Amino acid sequence: MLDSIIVKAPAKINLTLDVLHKRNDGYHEVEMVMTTVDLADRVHLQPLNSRKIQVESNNGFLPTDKSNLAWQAARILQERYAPKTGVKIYIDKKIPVSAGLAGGSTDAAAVLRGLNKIWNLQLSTEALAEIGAEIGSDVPFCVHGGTAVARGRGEKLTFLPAPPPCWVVLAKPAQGVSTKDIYSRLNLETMKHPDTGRMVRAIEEKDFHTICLSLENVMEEATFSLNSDVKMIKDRLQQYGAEGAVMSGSGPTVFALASGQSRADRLCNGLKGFMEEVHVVRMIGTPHKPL
Ligand SMILES: C[C@](O)(CO)[C@H](O)COP(=O)(O)OP(=O)(O)OC[C@H]1O[C@@H](n2ccc(N)nc2=O)[C@H](O)[C@@H]1O
Ligand SMILES: Nc1ncnc2c1ncn2[C@@H]1O[C@H](COP(=O)(O)OP(=O)(O)OP(=O)(O)O)[C@@H](O)[C@H]1O
Repeated sequence: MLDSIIVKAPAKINLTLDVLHKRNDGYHEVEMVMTTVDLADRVHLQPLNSRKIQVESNNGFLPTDKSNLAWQAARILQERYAPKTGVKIYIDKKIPVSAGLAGGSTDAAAVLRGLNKIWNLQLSTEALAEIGAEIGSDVPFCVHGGTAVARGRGEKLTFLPAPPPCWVVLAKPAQGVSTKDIYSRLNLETMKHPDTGRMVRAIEEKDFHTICLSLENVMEEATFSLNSDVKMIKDRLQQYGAEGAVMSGSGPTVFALASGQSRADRLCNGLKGFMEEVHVVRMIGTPHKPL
C-alpha cells in the first residue's frame, strides 16, 4: 500500500447542455458537451489502518459526513474491494459549491482514482466511471476528464479532442440553485435546443469563433427566473466584449470564453466591481493523466 497521495480534481463546464425528455426512472435524457478547466480542488488521501472514512475540508460549509460525495466514493470502494482499510480525506476546496461546476462530483472522482492507486485495486478507468455513475450523473465524466459529449443520464461518454487553448472567466453569483429543482422547472415543450453537432464539429476543427457562437444551455431560462443576477451577469459579460458567454450546468455560474488573457482580465475586472466570486482560468480539455 502506498503512502498519502494528493489528487487534483478540476471543475467542469458545459459548452452545450440539452435535455431531450424525462425518463421513467425520474431522470432526464441529456446531450451535453463538457470540458475541464484549470480551477481545481486538491483531494489529499491518507490510508488508515482502521475501517474509518474521515472527511475534512478547509471549507467549513461542506458536509463531512456520508452526504459528502467523496465519502460515498470511498465507502463504495471499501465495501467492494478493500474491507480492512480506511482513509482520511482532506478536501482543499477551491471550486465554488453548488455552482454548476461539478465540485462534489469531481471530488468523488478524485477519491475513486486516488484510492484505486493507493489501495492498489487495479480497476480500469471505465470501471471507476461505472462506479462513479452510482454516486452522481456528472461523476463518470469527472473520472475521465477531458472533453466529451455526455448522453443518457450523463454517463454515456463520447470523447472529443481538446478545444483550442483559451481563457475562461467564471462568475458565480452569491445565491446557489438546486440541480433537482432546475430539472423540475424545465419546459420541455417550448425550449430551444442547442446545435450539439455544430459544437462538436467546431471543437474537432479547433474553430474558436464557432465554439463561441454555439454555446447554449436549455437550463438558463429556469435558472434566470429564480435568480435574476444570473442573466444580468451574462448580459454584462456580453456587453464587456466576451466572445461567447453561457451558464454552466444548472447554474448559477456563468462563464465567458476569451482567446487572449488581456480580454479575459478585462472581463474579470468589469465584473469585480459588483460581484465577489470571479475566476480567470485556462481551459484544460485533455483527459487526466494516470496517477
Ligand atoms: C446539470 C448537470 O450538472 C449537467 O452537467 C448534470 O446533469 C447534473 O449532474 P449531478 O449534479 O451529478 O446530478 P445527480 O446528483 O445525478 O442528480 C441530481 C438530481 O438532478 C436530476 N437529474 C440529474 C441528471 C439527469 N440526467 N436528470 C435529472 O433529472 C434528478 O432530479 C436528480 O435527483
Ligand atoms: N465534496 C463535495 N464538494 C462540494 N459539495 C458537496 C460535496 N459533497 C457533497 N456536496 C453537496 O452537494 C451539493 C452540490 O454541490 P456541488 O458543488 O457538487 O454542486 P454543483 O457544482 O452544482 O454540481 P453539478 O454541477 O454536478 O450539478 C451541495 O449541497 C454540497 O453540500
